[in-house]
Amino acid sequence: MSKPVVAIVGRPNVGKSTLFNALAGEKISIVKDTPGVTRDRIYADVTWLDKTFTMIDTGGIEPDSSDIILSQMREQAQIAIDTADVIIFITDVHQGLVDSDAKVADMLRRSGKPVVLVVNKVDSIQKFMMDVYEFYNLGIGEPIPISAANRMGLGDMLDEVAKHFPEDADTEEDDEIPRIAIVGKPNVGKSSLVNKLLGEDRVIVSDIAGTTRDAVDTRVKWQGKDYIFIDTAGLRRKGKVKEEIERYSVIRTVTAVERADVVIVMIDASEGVTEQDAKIAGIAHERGKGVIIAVNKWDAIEKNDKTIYKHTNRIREVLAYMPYAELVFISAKTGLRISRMFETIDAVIENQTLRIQTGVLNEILSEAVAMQQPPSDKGKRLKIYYMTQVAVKPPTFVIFVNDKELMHFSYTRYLENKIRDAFGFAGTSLKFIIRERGEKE
Ligand SMILES: Nc1nc2c(ncn2[C@@H]2O[C@H](COP(=O)(O)OP(=O)(O)OP(=O)(O)O)[C@@H](O)[C@H]2O)c(=O)[nH]1
Ligand SMILES: Nc1nc2c(ncn2[C@@H]2O[C@H](COP(=O)(O)OP(=O)(O)OP(=O)(O)O)[C@@H](O)[C@H]2O)c(=O)[nH]1
Repeated sequence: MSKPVVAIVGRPNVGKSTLFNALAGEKISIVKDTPGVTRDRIYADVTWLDKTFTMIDTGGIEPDSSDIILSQMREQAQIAIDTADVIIFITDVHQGLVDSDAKVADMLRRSGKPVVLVVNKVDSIQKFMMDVYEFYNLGIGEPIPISAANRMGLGDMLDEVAKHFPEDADTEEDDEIPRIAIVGKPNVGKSSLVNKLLGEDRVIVSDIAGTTRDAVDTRVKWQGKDYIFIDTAGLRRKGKVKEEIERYSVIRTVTAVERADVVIVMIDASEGVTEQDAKIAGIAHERGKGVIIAVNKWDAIEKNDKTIYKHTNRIREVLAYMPYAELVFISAKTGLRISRMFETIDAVIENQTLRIQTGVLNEILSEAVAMQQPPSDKGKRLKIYYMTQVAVKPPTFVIFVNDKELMHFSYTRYLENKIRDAFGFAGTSLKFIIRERGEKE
């Protein structure tokens, strides 16, 4: 299920980072098993009551002359308009209503995107409420007073944000059509791939109306079936500092990946797999999407009978956290193995939505447990009662045990391998939730 994207926009020093941290809580500092994925605060998942969304921070602004602040705010707001479902526009009751706030508010209003106006640093309602009313003048709705530092008003704010989430996106008509995001570092061949998909005569294209996001959605027909490709090419924005470009490209990758069922991570064969590739692939991995690694420009390198193995080994090594990822060697230029890619997409989608019956699962479980005893600690042995699949996209399994503490990562992985031996699940990550029996479902 694709999570809504919420972006935070505001002047320097109004408290964007404070709000971001208050909402992301400790989740963001959790060390994940994905090496190379930067833990800086560009994006985080937030859960509010029964809703989960992806929050993005469109970036810091260097407090400089007011001209520069305004142009950077516009840039930030544009990123938010391009990528977010809901925009939180944050202002500061101490600074009061500033001219650049009004200009950015105009821009946001014209975009038609839902905007939630919040006024931060309202540490005392009695003291500041009169000042909050001033922000009505922005013409983007009712200002919601919060104090990010004291975590006050955040519930009201999130209620307002959640009102704008698309209603159960999964029931939308074209939600049956698989969405495939094409991601990868600059120059790897993303646009060339999309062009190739369009250029082939078996492909019929139509632009999708109402696509408001920055990433370009392209509908393609192949062997009678529809696919929607989400293209993130052209990430570079000229004249910007390196950090900003990187932030922007991470935001676009995250939001494109979020909307996709399957992610094609493109790697340049002529350069080999790099750390940057690992970071990009890590975003797809973290979000539980189907992953196909497309090693592009295969036409451009010299090959002998060992080349493909060398590349495969190197990629498996650098992307060791996603051994399940499918690997296809392609050329966006010549069209080499493009049809193979469609077949792989179909297979990955099938695997992402595969449901295994509890009975079958537990046969595998008892065999696995018989072959390798579960770990024990201080005389207490892990008991595994049963396992059941609770979700798809990615396939998610709950394992009921006597004591969570005893469940080692390595034993979970052992069980994962057994499940993969039986059902494959190629191209998709599997998620495991360990519960103690007696806990609520
Ligand atoms: N009194 C008060 N101060 C706050 C509140 N929230 C944030 N601040 C303070 O405001 C200052 C700026 O907060 P940041 O979160 O860094 O602001 P920012 O918008 O991320 O700033 P930039 O990175 O410059 O864009 C810090 O000194 C915070 O402690 C609040 O609710 N009340
Ligand atoms: N030899 C060869 N060159 C390719 C292939 N695919 C792309 N290229 C070349 O690589 C360069 C970059 O291709 P693009 O498709 O623009 O790359 P991109 O990933 O969309 O780049 P950004 O827009 O910067 O993100 C172009 O010069 C392409 O002609 C391929 O399969 N083989």
